[in-house]
Amino acid sequence: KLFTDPTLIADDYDFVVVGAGIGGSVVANRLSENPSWKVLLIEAGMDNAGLEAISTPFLAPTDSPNKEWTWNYTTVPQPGLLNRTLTYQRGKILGGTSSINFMIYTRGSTDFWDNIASYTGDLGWSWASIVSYFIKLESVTAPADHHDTKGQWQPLAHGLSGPLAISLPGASTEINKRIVQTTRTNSSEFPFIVDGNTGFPLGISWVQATINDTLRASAAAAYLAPQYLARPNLHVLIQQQVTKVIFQKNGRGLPHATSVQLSSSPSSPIFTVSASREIILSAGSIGSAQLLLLSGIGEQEALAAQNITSVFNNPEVGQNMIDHPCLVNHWIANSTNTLDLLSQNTTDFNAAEAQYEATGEGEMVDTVSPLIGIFRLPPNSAIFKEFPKVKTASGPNAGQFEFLWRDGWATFLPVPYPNGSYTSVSQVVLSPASRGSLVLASSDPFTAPIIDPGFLTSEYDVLMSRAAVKASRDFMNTPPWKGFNMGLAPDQADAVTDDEIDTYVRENTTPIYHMTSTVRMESTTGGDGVVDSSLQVKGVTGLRVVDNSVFPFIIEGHPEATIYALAERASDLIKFTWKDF
Ligand SMILES: Cc1cc2nc3c(=O)[nH]c(=O)nc-3n(C[C@H](O)[C@H](O)[C@H](O)COP(=O)(O)OP(=O)(O)OC[C@H]3O[C@@H](n4cnc5c(N)ncnc54)[C@H](O)[C@@H]3O)c2cc1C
Repeated sequence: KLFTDPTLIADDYDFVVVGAGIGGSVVANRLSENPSWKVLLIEAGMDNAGLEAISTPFLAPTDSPNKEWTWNYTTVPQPGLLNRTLTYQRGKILGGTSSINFMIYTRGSTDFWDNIASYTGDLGWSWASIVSYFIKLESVTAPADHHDTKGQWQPLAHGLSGPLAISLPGASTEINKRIVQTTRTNSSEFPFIVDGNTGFPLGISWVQATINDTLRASAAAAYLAPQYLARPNLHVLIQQQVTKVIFQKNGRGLPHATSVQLSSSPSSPIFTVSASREIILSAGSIGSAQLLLLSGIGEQEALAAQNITSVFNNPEVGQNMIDHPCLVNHWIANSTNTLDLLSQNTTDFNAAEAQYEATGEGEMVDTVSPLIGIFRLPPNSAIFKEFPKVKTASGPNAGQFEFLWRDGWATFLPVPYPNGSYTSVSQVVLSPASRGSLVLASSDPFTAPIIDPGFLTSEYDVLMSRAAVKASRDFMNTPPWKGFNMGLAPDQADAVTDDEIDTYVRENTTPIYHMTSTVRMESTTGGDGVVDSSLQVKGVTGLRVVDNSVFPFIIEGHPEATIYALAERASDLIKFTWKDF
């Protein structure tokens, strides 16, 4: 049941889950499968129901920033980006950031997961183990245009009856065939692979997206669907922000998380709700770290400076922040038919919208890119000799940089839409060496923390970006683009020498909003980290974190699939803990 009034919910639940993003929606759903457990899910943001701007896949790039359903964070000036500050997007709505993201679904490589397993000493995180959770959570769905998808993915590698729909693109653009042709004309540099989600993602494959026919399949659409909200033991409270976790000493003298405080604004009443079994934080890489700090888990001295009483001294909370640097490269397209028409011309936009609404077809059924390319540089590249200590990927099956393509102008920069027709190749450095941090600006939970992703503070990331720029130019100069590619767009036309490319990189790089590792997982016995390999917060009891913040490394891809799988396994770990009680 959905609640907006905290006076109408119970005082005490078995489990209280904080944040209805990917992690929290999955955990609340799975725990409430047991009808004898009472589960409360608390979300700071609004309901997602009925919002066409959210549910229409094509509109995803317009879902942030500065909407009533976003958090609207800003980073501190980024020295690696010539001191630019950046807006940092997070969803503040049921489904969390999965309600505003671009829906690209990548499971990661065998190496990504095996690396986590060996790092934490927990084989449950290995690819062989986690793949069963992908199968459990997915539901292979036909693309909106119901075209024959033979050779475009391996349905047998996927789940058929999980809560989360995944599908292939349901409309074609004029660049699709050119991308595929390049995998034939230049197959050694840009090979085609049938399915990027079998654990071996290197190459170019069709994008799998969390789209159910014509609609965004967010964590809320999938895991908080009406049949789940109808469970009498699942209460979902929206528009209430958890401001603090409260601890009491347990029998062993350890702080035990017993309840949370919540409120809707700095001037609103504060409510308290108890959890008799566990509290699970799923407030995301910013929210969960901030909440731990506000609750007294963090570096003792820094907390004392904010008048916060220390519960457990752990300097790692908020540290180790990693995000992918993203850069969108543009070319002038010899076409009068790119998706730019929909952004530049209201008549075309209205026609596409009318077609979508009437038939469920056309451009609006798809997200930002039809295909995805995941690549590595040749092993003898100079960059690896220059930075021998940088871990350039989880292992040989994992990528070092990525391409996405757009039949039109794409950008994360706050610039006006240009006239003309374009092709975009977005590039992402997949295993960056730069690290950032999050610290409290104030003990007021309604004041945003200080967010410093540290973009391009490692020179390695600049050199990898430069290499990706060059690779994207190689790609666009292959035979299938002859006559269509009319040359570099003005924003990159002057970037010719290495120094010029580096400046272009620093001037134009933005986040891709994959922030992770602020509540990093480590081995259960010893080591550092904030949570152990079963995601329990170290130094206290009764508290877990289940969201993107706990990954020790960033995925070489897009994180949403990995968070769904992580949360599915976390749900099983929690169920196992309490099976005899
Ligand atoms: C523009 C954009 C595009 C993206 N595109 C993709 C993509 O194509 N593919 C992909 O894999 N990933 C993509 N991502 C990233 C991905 O969506 C996120 O990494 C993922 O949703 C994070 O999941 P989470 O569960 O960690 O947190 P979130 O989904 O952010 O959920 C956290 C939830 O907790 C709530 N919350 C926070 N603090 C509190 C509090 N104190 N009290 C109560 N509630 C609270 C928030 O409102 C939110 O609902 C994109 C992100 C953005 C911004």
